[in-house]
Amino acid sequence: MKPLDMIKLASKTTLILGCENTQPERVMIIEDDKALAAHCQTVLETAGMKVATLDKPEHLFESISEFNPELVLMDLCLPNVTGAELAALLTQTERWAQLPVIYLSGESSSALRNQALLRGGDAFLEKPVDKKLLVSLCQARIRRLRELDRTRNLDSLTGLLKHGSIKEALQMQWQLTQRRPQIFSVVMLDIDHFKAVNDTYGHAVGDLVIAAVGTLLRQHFRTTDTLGRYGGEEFTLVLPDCDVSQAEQQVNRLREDFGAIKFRADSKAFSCTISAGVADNKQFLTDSADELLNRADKALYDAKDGGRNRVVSAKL
Ligand SMILES: Nc1nc2c(ncn2[C@@H]2O[C@H](COP(=O)(O)OP(=O)(O)OP(=O)(O)O)[C@@H](O)[C@H]2O)c(=O)[nH]1
Repeated sequence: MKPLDMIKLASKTTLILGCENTQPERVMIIEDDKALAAHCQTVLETAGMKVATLDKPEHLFESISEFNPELVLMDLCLPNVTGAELAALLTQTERWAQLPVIYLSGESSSALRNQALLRGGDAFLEKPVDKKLLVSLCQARIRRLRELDRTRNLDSLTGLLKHGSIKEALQMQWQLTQRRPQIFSVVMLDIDHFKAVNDTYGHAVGDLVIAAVGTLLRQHFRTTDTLGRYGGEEFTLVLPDCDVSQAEQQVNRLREDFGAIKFRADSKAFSCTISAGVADNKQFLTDSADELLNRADKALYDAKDGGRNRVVSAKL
């Protein structure tokens, strides 16, 4: 089989397999009836989900920011507030507007139910709660949310994060290390003389070369690393627990493996190289996330100036 076909196949396979998010579903229960909350929690945890409960709705925003739920299960009647009012609040915030909400209710009036659904929320679950229905409703809604997130955040050609999402991931990593010190590296990576690939073999072949970088990146880095397509033929990596020399080593391995690929187009074989710039947060303790990214980008320019097909670390 031609090397180009192998790359194409591997890229497609990883994209398809990458669809499956095997993390436990995260459900937040907002319910003042502690016995009912505990019952739902047990049912959902037995089905493999992660559950947090909240009995004081006034702490809603604090708690959801911390737990980051994928679904909220809440009583329609809570102390001092209705579930529908809380759902309406969630829909007004950018971060939580898409969060699925299921009401727990003994309410039989269809007018009240309709009103609640119009203000926010997706479905009703009658009390006493049917265990199987509870589990399947949560699983189905969360699967849909994950699919939406995937298409919204992932670049379709490489299966890596899109520009906005990789920048957000870097920001989150940076914020995390402000609270709990942890070393991490940022990498900017770019395919060398890529314009010539497009000009010589056409855009479709150029796309396959970009997709091959995505596939190789996923093969070379850990699942805890965050990999993104910054734009065009440029990539950004955020590597936790990895200092600049370890990052340099990893990226050099990737660079060598990428350079060894023989692409084929119009019965001709060709290969490509990549250049990269690396910076870590230990060297630049006072840098913001954006400043670190700029350091890695500047080091990438140095790699290009130095002759390309190389990895350069940011200098102090
Ligand atoms: N096939 C393809 N080409 C793209 C895509 N996005 C950007 N490009 C092309 O990538 C090329 C980038 O070219 P340049 O910025 O000049 O860089 P380069 O030729 O790689 O040169 P150096 O980076 O200096 O080594 C341009 O020709 C863009 O049209 C894409 O999604 N698919």
